[in-house]
Amino acid sequence: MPDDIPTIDLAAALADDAPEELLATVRRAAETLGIIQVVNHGVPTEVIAGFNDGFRRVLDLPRAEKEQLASPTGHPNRGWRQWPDDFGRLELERFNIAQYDDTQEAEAAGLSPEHATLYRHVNVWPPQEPGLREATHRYRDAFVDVARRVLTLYARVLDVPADTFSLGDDVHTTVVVNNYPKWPYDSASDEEKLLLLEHADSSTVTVLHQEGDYAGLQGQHPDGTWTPVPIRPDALQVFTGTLLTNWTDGRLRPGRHRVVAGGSVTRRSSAVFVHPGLDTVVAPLPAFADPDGSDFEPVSVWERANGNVEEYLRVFGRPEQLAAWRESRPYVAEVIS
Ligand SMILES: O=C(O)CCC(=O)C(=O)O
Ligand SMILES: [Fe+2]
Repeated sequence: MPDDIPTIDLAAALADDAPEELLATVRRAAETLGIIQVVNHGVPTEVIAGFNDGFRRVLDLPRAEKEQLASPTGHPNRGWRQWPDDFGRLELERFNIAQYDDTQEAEAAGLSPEHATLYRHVNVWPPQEPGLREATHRYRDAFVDVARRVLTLYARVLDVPADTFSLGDDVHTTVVVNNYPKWPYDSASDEEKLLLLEHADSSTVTVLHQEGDYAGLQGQHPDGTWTPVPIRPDALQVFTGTLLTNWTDGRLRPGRHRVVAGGSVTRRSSAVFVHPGLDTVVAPLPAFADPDGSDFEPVSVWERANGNVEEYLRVFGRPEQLAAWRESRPYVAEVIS
């Protein structure tokens, strides 16, 4: 039977005297599942609670108030949005936060005018929660720090220099808050009640915190089977994204995951997607290069971040959503209540 997703004491695994068995567990998980849980990760409880409590209050607002928090330009990755299935049943409610609020903030932080255009679609901060912007920055910075330490650990278990997966000083990040509703409909199997379809993130690593009363998040083994990631309030989940797979020429597998419905309360998760700076082109590092050639093409972080929203919406969006995007106006999905 494939292994479960291991829970790793991050401080112990990074210590000089880390037990070899613990490092072997990390290595096996990184090379097969691409997902670990970490505890003793150093993020203060109040940083996680400050962010989660603020967003819980926002997502608990009446729908009419939340509609005001949709992206003013119809961008699918800014502000509040709801995500119904083909029958109009709410599968997921999301709040997306970009790294900078607007082009001015991005340029002031040192981004080139071209890269700053990513932030023409502004962040939406709920006026009901004046402290949320600062709480989000604290949360994001703490999770980036966890990402850096996990990458140091992965370098250690792969026996390469500790700074092999250095992200540099100008990391590119995005933040998303997910609320999955209770699912009152009958479904026979997990496959019939997927609220978030199977995918791997396009980050280097993603650091996630989850809340709820059932193990809705599942990770995939190389043999295709799924294993639940139990809720542990003191744990963070770390997924390997496709950039890290590229960097290691496939040695570290991307953590494929999905979310199934269940439980008796709203399931919540909040993720920080961590990438190196937008100027970076990620390609297999010499330490991992296969002399017979690589299956991995270099990836420009900028090109990926700038990706084609129009194309995304054509594949996954509703026609009215695509129309709103083209006309640069807010879009609010119709959901059955
Ligand atoms: O809700 C979760 O646990 C996973 C969320 C996720 O995979 C994502 O936002 O990319
Ligand atoms: Fe994901």
